[in-house]
Amino acid sequence: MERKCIALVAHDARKRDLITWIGAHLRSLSGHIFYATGTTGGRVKEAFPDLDVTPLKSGPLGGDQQIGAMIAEGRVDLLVFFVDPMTAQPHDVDVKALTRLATLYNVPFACNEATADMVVSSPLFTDSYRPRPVDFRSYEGRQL
Ligand SMILES: O=C(CO)COP(=O)(O)O
Repeated sequence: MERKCIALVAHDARKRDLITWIGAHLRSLSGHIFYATGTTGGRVKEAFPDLDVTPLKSGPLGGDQQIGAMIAEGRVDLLVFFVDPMTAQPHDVDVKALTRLATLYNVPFACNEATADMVVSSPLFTDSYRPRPVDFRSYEGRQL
């Protein structure tokens, strides 16, 4: 099995949902490599000590930006980010930057449980699927 690099993030009101979701898909998720924002990663490690989880900084302290940087470097195969749309976040700009980079780099991005269910159930999740790389040549070669 090819080990995918999966980034995990959950806002506070969604952390429990993320843990439940991981538990429901443990068989599909075991064996992959996880990076997570700090608090989310701590909770995931506590609940599933056998998963290979690296917690980064907490989201409001730069963790979303760290995952964004990993995406820009081509190091993330899937972003599972359980977003809380009902609570204002002090680091909203970081959240926007992360979701923008996932969109820009054509990284599969599940922002809620139903999407995450579909992603891990997809046959593409278990084969060596690679999203089409985005071609930035026209941007990089633009005349200024
Ligand atoms: O705020 C977050 C994402 O925007 C999540 O960060 P924590 O996992 O550190 O709570």
